[in-house]
Amino acid sequence: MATKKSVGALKEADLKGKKVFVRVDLNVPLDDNFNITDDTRIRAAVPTIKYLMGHGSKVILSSHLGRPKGVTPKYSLKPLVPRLSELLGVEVKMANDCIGEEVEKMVAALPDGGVILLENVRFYKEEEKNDPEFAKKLASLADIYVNDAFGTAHRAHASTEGVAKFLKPSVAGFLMQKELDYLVGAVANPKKPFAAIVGGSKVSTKIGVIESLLAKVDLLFLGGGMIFTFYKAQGYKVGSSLVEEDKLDLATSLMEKAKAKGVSLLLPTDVVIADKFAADANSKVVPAAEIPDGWMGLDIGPDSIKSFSESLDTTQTIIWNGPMGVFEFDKFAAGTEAVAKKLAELSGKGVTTIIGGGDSVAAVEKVGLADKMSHISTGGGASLELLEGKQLPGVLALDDA
Ligand SMILES: Nc1ncnc2c1ncn2[C@@H]1O[C@H](COP(=O)(O)OP(=O)(O)O)[C@@H](O)[C@H]1O
Ligand SMILES: O=C(OP(=O)(O)O)[C@H](O)COP(=O)(O)O
Repeated sequence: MATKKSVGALKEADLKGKKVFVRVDLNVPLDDNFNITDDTRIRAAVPTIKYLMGHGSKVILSSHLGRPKGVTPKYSLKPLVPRLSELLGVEVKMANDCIGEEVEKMVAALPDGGVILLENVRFYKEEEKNDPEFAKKLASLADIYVNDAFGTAHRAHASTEGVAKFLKPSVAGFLMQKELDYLVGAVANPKKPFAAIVGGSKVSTKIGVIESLLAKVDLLFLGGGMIFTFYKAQGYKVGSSLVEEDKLDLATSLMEKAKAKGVSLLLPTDVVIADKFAADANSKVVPAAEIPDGWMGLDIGPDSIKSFSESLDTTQTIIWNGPMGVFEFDKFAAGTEAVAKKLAELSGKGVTTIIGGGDSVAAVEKVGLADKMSHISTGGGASLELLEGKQLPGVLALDDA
C-alpha cells in the first residue's frame, strides 16, 4: 500500500505579505467555444487560495492545461479567469506568460490578498523536462511554495517538483492533504469485497496499474478504450477500435495473473459500436467478439451494464477511474451513466465509492451524482499511482512535517 509522506503544513506557514507560488491543477475540460464543461478542479482549488488571500498573501497561481507542444493559443488558461474570479470573489489578473519581466512586474504590483494566474506552464518544454533553470525562474517569482495540484502530483515537472527545491517552506495545500488522507486511508484497509473499475482512453498509462490492482482487489471491471487491447489479445476482431498493439502480450499476462490470484476480471460481453468517431455516428450493439471491420467500439453494451451492476452489488469498496465509453457523445454515454447511477445507489447503502480522474468526475457531475459518492478525487493518474503504492514526486518534494 502507498505510504504517505507526512507533508509540511500550510497552516504553520507565515503568510502575511508573502508571495506564494501555488501549483494548482486547473486542467479542466473546455468545449470548442472555450466554455468550461466541468469546473470541479477549479472549485477544488478554492479553499487553499481563499485561505492564502485571507492571510494577506500575494497569490501566484500556476497550472497546465492539456498537453500543448509549445505555445498553443487553444491551451491558454485565459478562459478560466471569469469562473475563477467569480468563485474567489476578486478580479484575478491574467499574465501572458509564466516567467519573465512582465510577469515579475505584475507580481510586484499585486496587493496583499491579490491573485494572479500565470499562463499555461506547459507552453515551455522545460516544464515537463523538469529543467532546473526553468524551475528556478518560476521560484524567483515567490517566497513560498504551495503544491495543491493533486491531479498532477504524479508528474515530476518543474512546477510540481523542481520548484520546491528553490523555495522554503514548500508545503501541501488543503486539497492535496485531503486527497492523500482519503485515498491512502480508504484503501489501506478496504472493506471487502474491494472492486476497481478502470476505463478511459489513456491505455498505456492504465494498463500498467491494472497489474498492481490485481494484488489488492477482489473484482476488476474493465471498460472504455482499453478493452479492445484485451479483446484483440484473445483473438477477437476489433474493427477500428482503439488498440495498443505493443500491449497485447501484457493484456494476456494480466488475464492469466487475475486467474491465478483468484481476482474476477470482468470484461464487457457486448459493446456499442459506431461507424465513425462522431456524435451523429450510426451505432449498434454487438457481442464483444463480433466487431465488424470499419466499426469501432465506443461504449459498453446493455448486457454488460446488467452483469456489471449485479457484480457491483456484491462489493463494499469501489474505486472507479475512467469512463466506460465516449460519454461526451450522448449515444455512447449509457455505460458510464449506468455505472455512475449504480455507484450512487450503492453509496446510499454504505458502500465506499471513490471516483478518480478528470473525465470520470465530469461524467458523474454531468448526471448530477457527484455529491452522492464517498469521495471524488481530482486526480485520475495520480490516484491510480497512489493505489499502485508509488510515492508521488510532487508530494515527495515537499518539506517533511
Ligand atoms: N471506447 C473508447 N474509444 C475511444 N475513447 C474512449 C473510449 N471510451 C472512453 N473513451 C474516452 O476516454 C476519455 C477519458 O479517458 P481518461 O483521460 O483515461 O479518463 P480519466 O480522465 O477519467 O482518467 C474520454 O474523453 C472518453 O471519450
Ligand atoms: O488530467 C490529468 O490527469 P488525469 O486525466 O489522469 O486525471 C492531470 O491534469 C495530469 O495531466 P497529464 O496526464 O497531461 O500530465
